[in-house]
Amino acid sequence: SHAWGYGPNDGPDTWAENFPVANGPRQSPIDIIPGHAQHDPALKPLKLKYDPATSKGILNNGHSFQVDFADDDDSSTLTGGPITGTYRLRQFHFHWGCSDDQGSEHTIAGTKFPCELHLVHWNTKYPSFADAASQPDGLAVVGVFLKIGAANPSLQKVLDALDAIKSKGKQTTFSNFDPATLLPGSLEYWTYDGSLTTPPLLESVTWIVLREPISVSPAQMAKFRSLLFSADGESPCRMVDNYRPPQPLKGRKVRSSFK
Ligand SMILES: NS(=O)(=O)c1c(F)cccc1F
Ligand SMILES: [Zn+2]
Repeated sequence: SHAWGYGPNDGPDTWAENFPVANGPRQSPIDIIPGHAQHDPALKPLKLKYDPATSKGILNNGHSFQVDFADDDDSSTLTGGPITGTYRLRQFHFHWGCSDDQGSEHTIAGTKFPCELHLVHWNTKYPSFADAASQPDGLAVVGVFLKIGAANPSLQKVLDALDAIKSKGKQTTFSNFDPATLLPGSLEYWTYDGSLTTPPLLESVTWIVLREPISVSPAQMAKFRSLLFSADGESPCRMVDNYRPPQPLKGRKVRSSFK
């Protein structure tokens, strides 16, 4: 099996050995340079409609932790923005650092944030997430930066569940959570064509990266870092620095919804 990770022997620089698309033309993340982005007046406002009843569980998958949603109907969807049609919310997860000076996957003119939230959606023109994930217009991921500041009460609800999923493979129920409470006040965004940032690195993602960060406190960042990459019974390995660095733009244009 293709065991991959973020360490010196299995990290991002080794991924191309098993996943050659790692060197493809539309890889993510990227460094977003605001001065190089082109405002596109044709871009529509983002429409995120989430039903808290669709939140199901929270899982430590050994690479991050994710909150999974029921996606068997159009209860929680993304429409508008740069996409056409309807995309269903599948899961959200995070990437973070060992210290507050790194951790995000996308960067802004070289600036790294301590953490980045990804809300993963799939195009309902395809029968399932798995099918969509292999299509060039199959997925849409909303990225939100987390910036050190005041404690975030909505994020705290998620962090309070982490004690139950400390090690790889652990999961627990996570009901009635509204992911809209994790969004900033402004939904202005940058958008570009990219990929999954973890193996299999499929080039199927329309990236929608929000300009406005949400807040996270230092104590809350410490909570993320209390998770383990390792399973019960394995030698403990702290889940930190689970981010891929920016990849070559290869001629892609980044558009902005704002001037
Ligand atoms: N990081 S990411 O948002 O590209 C991502 C996905 F979209 C889907 C699955 C795993 C994953 F990591
Ligand atoms: Zn991600």
